[in-house]
Amino acid sequence: MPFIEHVSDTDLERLALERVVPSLLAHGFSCVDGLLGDLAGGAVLDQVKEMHRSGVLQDGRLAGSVPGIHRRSIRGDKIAWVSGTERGCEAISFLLNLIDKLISMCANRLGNTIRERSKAMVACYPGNGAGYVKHVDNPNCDGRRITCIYYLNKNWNAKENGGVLRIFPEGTSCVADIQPLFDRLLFFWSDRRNPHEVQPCYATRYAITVWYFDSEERAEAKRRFRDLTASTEKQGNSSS
Ligand SMILES: Cc1cc(NC(=O)CCC(=O)O)nc(C)c1Br
Ligand SMILES: [Fe+3]
Repeated sequence: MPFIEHVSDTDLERLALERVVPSLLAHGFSCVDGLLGDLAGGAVLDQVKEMHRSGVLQDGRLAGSVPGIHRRSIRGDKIAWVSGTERGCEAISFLLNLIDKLISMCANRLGNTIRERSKAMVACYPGNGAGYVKHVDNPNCDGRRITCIYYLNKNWNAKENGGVLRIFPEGTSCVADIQPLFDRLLFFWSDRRNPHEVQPCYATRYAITVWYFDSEERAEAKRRFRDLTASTEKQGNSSS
């Protein structure tokens, strides 16, 4: 599916150096509008809508189900993890490649060794009033450095539809309210600098999220996890 090259490499370079890097360094987050344009952005939206229609999006799992508290009250989103190579994800793949290019243009100026990322998480809030409680994406050095969210919602009106992403940047009482607008790309540091919440949603709200890893922190987190599992196995064997 050949897309019109809406964004040239020089455009991306300028976007990275003049917008994304300065804003990340100054505020800890950066918001870019009109990334793909209507044609390519619309193609991504169509593919996400088809995933929703065909039932591919499932209830977001909670890390360790919280007894007694109703799951929906914590996370109301339905999600699917895609690599972009799946059939029907060509437009999503185009988006991911473009974001990868943008991040790689930023990486050396952000002083981080960002060379890898997670798969893409396609998320839908069904609009039943559910949202996502305030949390930090990476509170304990699991390797995730930058959260990147691409929003897909046309004619979104926060007064009626809610669904605002509210970021509570560490060290200030100011908050950043980000509307989940169509063809909007948001970056923010994944760690404790950016607690955030999704306010209750009253209309269907689509977004695609990828997390970029700092390779050193990721390698260290994997080492810690290996040691942890090794020691619990040893305990298991000795106690059995
Ligand atoms: C699976 C998962 C999703 C999210 N999503 C949001 O914070 C919502 C952002 C938005 O849609 O504006 N965060 C974490 C820490 C995990 Br884990
Ligand atoms: Fe989050």
